[in-house]
Amino acid sequence: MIYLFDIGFLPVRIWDVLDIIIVGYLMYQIYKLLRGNIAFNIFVGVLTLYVVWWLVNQLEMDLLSAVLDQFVSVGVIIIIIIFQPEVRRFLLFLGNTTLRQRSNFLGRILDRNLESTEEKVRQLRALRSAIVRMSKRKTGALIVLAGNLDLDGLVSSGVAMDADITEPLLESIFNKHSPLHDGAVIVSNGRLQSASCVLPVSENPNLPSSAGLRHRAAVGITERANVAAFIVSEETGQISIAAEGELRRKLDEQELKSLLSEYY
Ligand SMILES: Nc1ncnc2c1ncn2[C@@H]1O[C@H](COP(=O)(O)OP(=O)(O)OP(=O)(O)O)[C@@H](O)[C@H]1O
Repeated sequence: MIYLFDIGFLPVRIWDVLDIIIVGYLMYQIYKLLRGNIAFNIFVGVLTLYVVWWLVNQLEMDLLSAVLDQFVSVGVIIIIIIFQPEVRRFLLFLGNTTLRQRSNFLGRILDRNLESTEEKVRQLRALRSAIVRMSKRKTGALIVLAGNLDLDGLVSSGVAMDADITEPLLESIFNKHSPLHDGAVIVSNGRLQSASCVLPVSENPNLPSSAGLRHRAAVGITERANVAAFIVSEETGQISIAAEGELRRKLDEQELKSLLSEYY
């Protein structure tokens, strides 16, 4: 036992400190997942129910306790069903972080970074100039950067493309006369995977009322997966980004450049 110090009669070990830090971190992540979401209200409701159940048990109020027992005994299953998107997002967050660390580590060992970096720079430039040009022409666009994630099950498949990421292709897809312009483009594993995809729409009541379906769809996918979505407004030409369930609007070219590199 690695003993640290005493608080009154309580000996504190290094594992206790670690325990508190981990629980604090997990609670912060849960708060971040649920913040501004209708699920937060449900979470508070569940917590209240649990506190009432505990109190009723302590006070030995048998009848009420028997009724509440029925809820609490199936509570875990109910919570998993209600919070399915949040649980999924949390697990994706954990998996994605470790996968990213692992691929960075492997990349360094194999020293194959040089070639991929040049290709990545070209793809980022294509994305940036396509977004800027579409913004100037007020062409509506929605591009999801999914890293190495597979969004099957979250996104209705759209039209599979598996194409190189180029500026003319992106502009052609979102051209108003193109049959593919409705919906989102998904970019993952350095390829333009699919177009015309339908994303889950966010129900966050805190989004500005001016955010229509395109912006809500962008926020919706980032609530469910660890991805970022770039939006060009057809109405105003403004460029926005959705990430971690939040919308940031009116990006200038410099901000666009750094956010693209951050989330690519
Ligand atoms: N669930 C969805 N998934 C992907 N794309 C969607 C979804 N819902 C709407 N869209 C896209 O958004 C377009 C409609 O955008 P709408 O005008 O409602 O949104 P907006 O956020 O106000 O955007 P804009 O500022 O461009 O007008 C549709 O034509 C379609 O291409």
